[in-house]
Amino acid sequence: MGLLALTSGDPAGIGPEITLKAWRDRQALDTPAFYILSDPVFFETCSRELGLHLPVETATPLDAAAIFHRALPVVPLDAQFAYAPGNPSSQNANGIIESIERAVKDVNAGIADALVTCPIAKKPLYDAGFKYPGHTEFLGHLAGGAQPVMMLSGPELRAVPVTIHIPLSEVPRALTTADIVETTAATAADLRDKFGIEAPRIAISGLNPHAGEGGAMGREEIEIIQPAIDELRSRGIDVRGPLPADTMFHPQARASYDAAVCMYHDQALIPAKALGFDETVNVTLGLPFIRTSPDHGTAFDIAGTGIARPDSLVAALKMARYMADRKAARI
Ligand SMILES: NC(=O)c1ccc[n+]([C@@H]2O[C@H](COP(=O)([O-])OP(=O)(O)OC[C@H]3O[C@@H](n4cnc5c(N)ncnc54)[C@H](O)[C@@H]3O)[C@@H](O)[C@H]2O)c1
Ligand SMILES: N[C@H](C(=O)O)[C@H](O)COP(=O)(O)O
Repeated sequence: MGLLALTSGDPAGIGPEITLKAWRDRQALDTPAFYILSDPVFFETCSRELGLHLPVETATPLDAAAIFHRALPVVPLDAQFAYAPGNPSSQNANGIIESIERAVKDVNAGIADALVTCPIAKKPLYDAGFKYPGHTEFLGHLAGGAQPVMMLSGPELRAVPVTIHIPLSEVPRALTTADIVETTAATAADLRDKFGIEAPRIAISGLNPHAGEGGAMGREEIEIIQPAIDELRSRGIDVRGPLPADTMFHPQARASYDAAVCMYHDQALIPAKALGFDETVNVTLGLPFIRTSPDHGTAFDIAGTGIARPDSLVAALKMARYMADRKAARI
């Protein structure tokens, strides 16, 4: 059994702090064993400056398992990071990207069982020429062009946006029947394979108020979403919709489905984060490997203050471990 490979994320965010705390509280929180791909000297500085004073050891992916019980195993990158909490810089972009690429290589080589990512901020990466909207699309590229699907998964709700990191004004033009079908089919397949839900029930939202109210408030439901639902049903997938988004997230409605497929980022992520900010995990479906992440971002506003909570990262590590164990049991 390999460990989980954790990426550095943006070193100016709360990633280092929640990583140290996930390791510090490993017994109380039952944190699965992991190594982080980062800069060991930087991590020693973080540990000291945050007042945590935790042991950090330079590791390889292969000896990390023997180190994890006594110190945080840090597998060094070529890149080094300076300690500057709350001050993101495009100078860190190479190291942030190297960490993701190396972790994917470790997973593909069977050295690590799954990939867990610490949060990145998009803007400093874009400023350095990074061409992908976020991890999700970059991982699709690293997986050889797989069509990745973002799912926010918490105890109360699993929610999937069809369109992801695009301006809201572009959503109606970007939304296609084919993308709704592909996203929903990938969600149904991974709910079966990775989450063990035999016959997943999927609720599909509308785009417009009241799901368009029969065309009176927009025609996307009639022209784009309903044809996708018809196609999904013809494939034997249990789907319902288009549902008005304002009434599909209350407790009774949530009890009737296993995942909600939504038309745009905030339609899915607002209910997911509102219902469980500390427990919800961002998991990428449709990839040939397992990837999870905390649901929150870099939180530059609190970086370096010592108040960041590691809960969502620990939930992401646990979910990755659960999925990797299921996969291993099937092989
Ligand atoms: N997985 C990812 O890589 C990921 C996810 C979401 C956002 N982001 C990126 O993060 C950056 C900042 O995004 P944002 O400000 O919208 O969201 P955010 O999640 O970073 O912060 C939102 C609020 O929640 C607080 N918060 C977040 N995580 C916390 C934690 N673990 N403990 C205590 N408080 C916490 C923050 O202090 C802030 O007030 C953006 O650049 C965004 O693109 C990355
Ligand atoms: N939209 C995601 C969220 O708010 O949780 C986040 O930006 C992460 O996306 P990637 O995993 O694609 O970087």
